[in-house]
Amino acid sequence: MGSGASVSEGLPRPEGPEGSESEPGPAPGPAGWSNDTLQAQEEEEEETPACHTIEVQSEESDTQAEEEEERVTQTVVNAATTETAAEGEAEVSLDFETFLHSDGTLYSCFNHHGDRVYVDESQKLQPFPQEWYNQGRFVTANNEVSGHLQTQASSSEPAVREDDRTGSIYIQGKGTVMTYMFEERLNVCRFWDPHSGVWLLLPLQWEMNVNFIKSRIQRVMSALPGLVDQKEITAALRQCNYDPEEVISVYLTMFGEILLQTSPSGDHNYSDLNSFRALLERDRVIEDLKQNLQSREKEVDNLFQRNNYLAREVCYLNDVVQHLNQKLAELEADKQEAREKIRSLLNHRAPAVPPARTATKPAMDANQLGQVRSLTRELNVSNKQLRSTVDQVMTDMKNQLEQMKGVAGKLTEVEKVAAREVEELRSLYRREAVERKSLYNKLLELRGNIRVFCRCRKSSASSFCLETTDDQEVVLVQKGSKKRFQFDKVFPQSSTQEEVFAETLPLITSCVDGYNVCILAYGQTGSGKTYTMMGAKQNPGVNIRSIRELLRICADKEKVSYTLKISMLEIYNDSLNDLLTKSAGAALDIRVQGKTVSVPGLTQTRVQTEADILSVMETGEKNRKIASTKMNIQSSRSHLVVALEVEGLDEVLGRTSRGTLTLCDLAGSERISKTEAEGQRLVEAAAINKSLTALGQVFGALKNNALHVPFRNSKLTHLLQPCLSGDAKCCVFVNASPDVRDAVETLSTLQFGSSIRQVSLGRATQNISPVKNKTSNKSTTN
Ligand SMILES: Nc1ncnc2c1ncn2[C@@H]1O[C@H](COP(=O)(O)OP(=O)(O)OP(=O)(O)O)[C@@H](O)[C@H]1O
Repeated sequence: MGSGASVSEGLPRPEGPEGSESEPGPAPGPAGWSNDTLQAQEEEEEETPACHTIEVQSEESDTQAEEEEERVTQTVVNAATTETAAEGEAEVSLDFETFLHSDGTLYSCFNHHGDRVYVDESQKLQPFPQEWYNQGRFVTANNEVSGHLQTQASSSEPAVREDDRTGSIYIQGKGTVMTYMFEERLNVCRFWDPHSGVWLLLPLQWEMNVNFIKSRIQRVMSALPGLVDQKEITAALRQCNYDPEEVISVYLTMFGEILLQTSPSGDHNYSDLNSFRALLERDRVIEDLKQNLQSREKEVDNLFQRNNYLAREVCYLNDVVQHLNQKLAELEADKQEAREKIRSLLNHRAPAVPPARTATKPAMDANQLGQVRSLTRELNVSNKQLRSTVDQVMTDMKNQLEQMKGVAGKLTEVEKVAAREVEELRSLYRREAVERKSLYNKLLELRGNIRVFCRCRKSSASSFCLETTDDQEVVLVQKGSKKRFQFDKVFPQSSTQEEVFAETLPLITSCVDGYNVCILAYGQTGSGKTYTMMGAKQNPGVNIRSIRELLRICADKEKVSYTLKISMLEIYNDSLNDLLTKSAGAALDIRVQGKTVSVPGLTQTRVQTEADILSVMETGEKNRKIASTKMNIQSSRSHLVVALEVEGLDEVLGRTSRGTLTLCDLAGSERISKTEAEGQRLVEAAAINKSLTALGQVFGALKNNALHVPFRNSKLTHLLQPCLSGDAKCCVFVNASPDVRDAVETLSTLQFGSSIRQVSLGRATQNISPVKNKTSNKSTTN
């Protein structure tokens, strides 16, 4: 691909509509806008092409940098002018290029016979740095790329003949794709240079400020709020013949719906996009690896089968050899017996005595002797034949056995190699999966997504409605159909409290650095929320383990003195009860001051040791139980909120950090019709369902980036507002029952979990402030 287009190439001289080849007038406008669509759009916008203005501020060239820019510009323009003069028909060989730096920035460049300059951020021309050649690449050329990027979108094979115009490039997320150099005309935005008297190409940075282009950039940005880089959009517009609709469709095809969302922080969009592209690429690599792994595993299976077959064959041959050996032994025995027989027959013959005068009767007559002799001969012959047959068979068997052994040895080798390859592939797959996960986590971190973990309750039932396929997927089997749900982590029935806690640890510890962290447990009644959050005395859950861990971290940080204060409350029938108060107090209320949400009058107790935690938890549990007994209710009929405030005073740096860990064991969601609740229980169930619905509405509004988030619809959401409105890191456990009879509730729990997984709260912020008055930071122990 050529690197640029000469100014004269295809450039209509500024002329009247008749196309006369007159000298360019002062500002006749680019008569080259021949594209119908473009003209129609221009008419729509009531803009006259001649009136496109560049809103670039030109300043006095009194600084050195400006002089330099002036010099470079002059060089470029002079060169152009010289060439114009020399070659008559405005033959200015001035190439315009776009350079994509590895940091993601696109730069507009001019190239005049190898002298390259670029337009920097302040829109000044700078000499092109030598080292950039290794730090990026030139991505576009002005007039060369076809705008018809989607002409073959519907067919899988592009309908072009392979020739020197075909090529390929690698696009993250798409892999290696085919390119084709189409021969088409594109619109080009140029400016009239009165000094040189030619229409020069407009650098990308300046082109962005032309009203005509601006309106198209706005159109693209309004359709794709996730695409914020105006330079990138301008470059894309150039490629698509300034058709914003085509740019939109190209980006949508390439990156999908991510571009339809606006990042709450705005400035993270570009890196989100890059992470997303990288993620797509990882997915593709993982898919390839999976397929590779599958085919390798199939090969190994085949080899195993072959090996088994050969092993069976060797066994069979061993049996045959054994059988023949046995037969040989029998024949040997027969032969021995025959010999014995002959010997005994011979022994019966009369001893050889000198012929006597008196005639004696021979011991065996000649007939018998003849028979014996012929029998002996026959036996000898058959013995010989048998021997040679057995020898032959044995030799064959031995040869076959050797061959089999050789093949079996080779097969074992091949098997070993294949097993090694499979192991390598597996480890590669694992590495890719880990990298993918870390990339994904980075993306979540950038977006501030809510982490959602799914924990399946342990069950002694014989059949289950939940299957865990890997550590991120759970499958609900209901009436023969399977529904798959993805989570950030899936804990199977066998998972331990330690494993569950380990996954939340990084989140929890960031509380010490001044972040607000919130962990919620959601699920139907009896699905294991309390077990996950509170746990048993001997095997505590997330609550006690986190506070214990925070105490340990705070003790380790010698330079910072930390104060940990804990409060415990329950929300029962939409009213707040303090669980650490010594006296039965009035119902508490929520106060909002700016971004802060507080509960005036709520008891806060300082904790310093593990014994303190246990004592506080015991008090809270006891008060909850007393209250529940008085009201004749189960403890799970209320939401339990444990809040731990971690305040760190860094005397050296002179600043304080304040993080809050909110641990919330939500009341169980249940179907009133299923439980047949009546009376007080019905009122409670209604209050729980109302507050959980309000929570769902809040998540829904956050997911859709709604202008209004209905935090005030319930005490629960009102209290959790700071944890869900952008400053905090949030993690939700969806606890699911694997019992078949709970399948309907489990489905609704899983749907809730996977829908909130798409909620992004924005990047969490640290609550750090300078120390105002050191004495005022000292907290009191309750
Ligand atoms: N992972 C687990 N391993 C062993 N037992 C568990 C597990 N999860 C839950 N259980 C047991 O299941 C029962 C119900 O659990 P739990 O009380 O935690 O449910 P819940 O969701 O908090 O219910 P509710 O909404 O009614 O408060 C308890 O006896 C608990 O010990």
